[in-house]
Amino acid sequence: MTNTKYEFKYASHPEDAKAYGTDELRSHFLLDNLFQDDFIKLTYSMYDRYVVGGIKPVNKDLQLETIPYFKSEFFLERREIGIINVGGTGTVIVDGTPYQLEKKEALYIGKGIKEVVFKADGNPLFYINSAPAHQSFPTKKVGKKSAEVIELGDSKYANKRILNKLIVSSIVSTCQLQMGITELVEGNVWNTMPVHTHERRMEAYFYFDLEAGQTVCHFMGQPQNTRHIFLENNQAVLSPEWSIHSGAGTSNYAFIWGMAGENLDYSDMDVCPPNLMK
Ligand SMILES: O=C(O)C(=O)C[C@H](O)C(=O)CO
Ligand SMILES: [Zn+2]
Repeated sequence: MTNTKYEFKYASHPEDAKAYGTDELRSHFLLDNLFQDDFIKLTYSMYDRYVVGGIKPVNKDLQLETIPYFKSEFFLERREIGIINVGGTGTVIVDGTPYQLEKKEALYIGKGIKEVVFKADGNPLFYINSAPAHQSFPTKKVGKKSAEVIELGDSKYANKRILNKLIVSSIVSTCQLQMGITELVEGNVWNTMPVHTHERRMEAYFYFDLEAGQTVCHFMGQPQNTRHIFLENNQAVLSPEWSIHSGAGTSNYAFIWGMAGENLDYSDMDVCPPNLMK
């Protein structure tokens, strides 16, 4: 019996998205119920064929399975995957080799690996992103000490945050995938402000470590025609290549950003000054 639930999301044209109301915005871009006991939950999106998912092994180990959309024998036949643990310390077995991931540690697994098993020990929550891959690169764990850490923003503007680059080209060889974690410093609420777009790459944001009862208002849309979606803890949102991706929380929080597309240049961004947004 399959341990995987999956759904499909088409890509939206920016002119169409301008007319979306709250329900349509949520149904096209919001990804929820990522963590379901003893299931792998995947969304296959038409933004660069990016897959976003959550894996919560509780009573049994969960093996990564292919899904019908791939028409492949196994998940990583023509794909690569990035995994970040946002729960208790957990273990991922990659073709027989165990990798232990503490909270906020990452694992990259390249194209061609046949067996990936998520162990049901220690209450882990594995957040995953996957993109098509044309070449095999070695599996690599990125622990806390190997991350590239940058301080961004300023408390004066309520956007002071720590950005941890985990799966980026200076640390791990990948075909398309880039992933990392940004943590808002207490008292600060704005992420990715000033906003940017990058038509060369799509992006997905996954918000976590948000205090119970609090929320993040995620801003999307073209810089001069913005929309918002309120997100709860452990929800994700797709960001099309034409869209900004920024958020303001009612408290501080952390989020995982992941991207795929034309290049592996993290700094390739078209920034829009705050006073020019509409
Ligand atoms: O806080 C930030 O700024 C970010 O985390 C930005 C993301 O990493 C991003 O959008 C990369 O393109
Ligand atoms: Zn971005």
